[in-house]
Amino acid sequence: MGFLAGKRLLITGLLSNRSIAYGIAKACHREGAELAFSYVGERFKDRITEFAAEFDSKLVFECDVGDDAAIERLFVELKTAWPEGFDGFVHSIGFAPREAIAGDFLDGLSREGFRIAHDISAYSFPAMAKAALPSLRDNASLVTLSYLGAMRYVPAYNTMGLAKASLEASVRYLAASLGPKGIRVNGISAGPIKTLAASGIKGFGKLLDIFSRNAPLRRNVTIEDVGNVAAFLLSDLAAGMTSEITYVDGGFSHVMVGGMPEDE
Ligand SMILES: NC(=O)c1ccc[n+]([C@@H]2O[C@H](COP(=O)([O-])OP(=O)(O)OC[C@H]3O[C@@H](n4cnc5c(N)ncnc54)[C@H](O)[C@@H]3O)[C@@H](O)[C@H]2O)c1
Ligand SMILES: Cc1c(CN(C)C(=O)CCc2cnc3c(c2)CCC(=O)N3)oc2ccccc12
Repeated sequence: MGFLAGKRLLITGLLSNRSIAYGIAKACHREGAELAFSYVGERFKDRITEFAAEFDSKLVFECDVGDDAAIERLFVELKTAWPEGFDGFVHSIGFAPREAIAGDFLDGLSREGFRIAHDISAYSFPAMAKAALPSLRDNASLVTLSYLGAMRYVPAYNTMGLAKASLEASVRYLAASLGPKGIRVNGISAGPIKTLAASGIKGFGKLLDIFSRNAPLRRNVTIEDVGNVAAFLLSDLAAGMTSEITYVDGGFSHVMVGGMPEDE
């Protein structure tokens, strides 16, 4: 009997088998959860339907979180599939226009890029929570994915860093707003992982290398590493945890890179 038995969870952001959401779905399914999925882009319907079948689910819904009507529709459709409500969702969504996450921060800064990055990567989390609220059962749990760039300067992460800082603040304000209702809200700050969102990022390979050579665990983190912690946060094992950003980064965020060389 898995520690998520009986839980009904919505997982957003599954785009490929390298997605962090894929690792999360795998762990949640292994622990006995019943899953539903949302994706963006009708052209991905068949692919996401196949992924859902891998996790014994037929519940797939299209939702572009940049559209309020789409968010509303998602939870209306979910209510039809799960009339008694459900137990939480994973927000695994992030996007900024390419020029906003490359090169020099100011060179790539624009009002439109800032707006899009915050709309899709930050606002969408509380927006989904608000729309989901009437359907959330007791002891529900929400989880979102963040990155170290929210807290530290990471070269080229730029406008996404500002959006992730806002996302992490939304974890604290959602936790305060939903805690009295018994709903927990937490974030996972994951180390760099080679996913589609990471593809096309110049120097990503170098970043992975710096990470694996300096993180205390001396390796990169995997979607399985993140999936297991997400499954835990979504479960009643984490009943005492809310408003937390949990780092799944091999300890990297606590290391001073480029400090005193070890061998001196
Ligand atoms: N890969 C990493 O290094 C890393 C590290 C830390 C945090 N994260 C975060 O993890 C989350 C998942 O990213 P990933 O690395 O698994 O990459 P991914 O490309 O597999 O997932 C990103 C997802 O965002 C979705 N998305 C983008 N715009 C959307 C919109 N308008 N509406 C709905 N969905 C939309 C995409 O469809 C995709 O499913 C993101 O929030 C990302 O910022 C990634
Ligand atoms: C780590 C890391 C990542 C992965 N990560 C944590 C992310 O959050 C990536 C989010 C992301 C947001 N928007 C877009 C893209 C990725 C690529 C495609 C696109 O057009 N827009 O991205 C970086 C960008 C620069 C530096 C480091 C990183």
